[in-house]
Amino acid sequence: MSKSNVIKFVTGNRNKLLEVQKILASTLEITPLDIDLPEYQGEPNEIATLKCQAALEHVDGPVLIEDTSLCFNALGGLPGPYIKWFLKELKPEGLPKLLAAFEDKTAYALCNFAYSEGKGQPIQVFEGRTDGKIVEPRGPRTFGWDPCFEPLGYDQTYAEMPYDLKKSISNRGKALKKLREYLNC
Ligand SMILES: O=c1[nH]c(=O)c2ncn([C@@H]3O[C@H](COP(=O)(O)OP(=O)(O)OP(=O)(O)O)[C@@H](O)[C@H]3O)c2[nH]1
Ligand SMILES: [Mg+2]
Repeated sequence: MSKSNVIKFVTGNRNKLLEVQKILASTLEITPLDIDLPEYQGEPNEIATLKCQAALEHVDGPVLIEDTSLCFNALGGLPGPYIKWFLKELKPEGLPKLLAAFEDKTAYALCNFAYSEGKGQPIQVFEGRTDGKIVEPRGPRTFGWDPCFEPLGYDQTYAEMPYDLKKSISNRGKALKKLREYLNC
């Protein structure tokens, strides 16, 4: 299979795009395409596959998409892929409140990237997971739920960390490492 170095990353989320470009900068040329793809329901890997199928309708050639979940263990993994809507309504300070009645504040962040060489070609999914806990928001409010997620083994939230540290331990960084291995670059 021919594997291209120029990939269209389809996302409506600027912060995601900036992180992906920073992580892949030296290896892959990422061209953004700002389209709001549908928000599907299902397991994170199924959602990523559906999202990639939808993106392939807009792009000729290699395409990449990503779907992010934030899963609270006390809630059986919810909000999971529906975190976008929880965050929109509750804002970061509302997220720890969801866990007020539970002792267990642990959570994990998931990224599922889905990649295809083009329409009619197989779709490959790459998952990255980082475990942590949900805390009262700390740090800049630049990106979504970053101020509320403290990765296991660290005393800073994603929002408080220098970006190079977030990149090295993050769900997004781990998933993109798998994509790079697959693309051999
Ligand atoms: O603090 C954060 N740190 C991150 O690293 C991160 N990655 C995603 N998100 C947010 O989680 C929801 C995922 O929904 P999502 O995957 O459908 O993304 P989206 O709809 O914004 O863009 P896209 O689907 O067009 O790519 C959205 O609210 C994103 O803003 C993050 N928040
Ligand atoms: Mg989305």
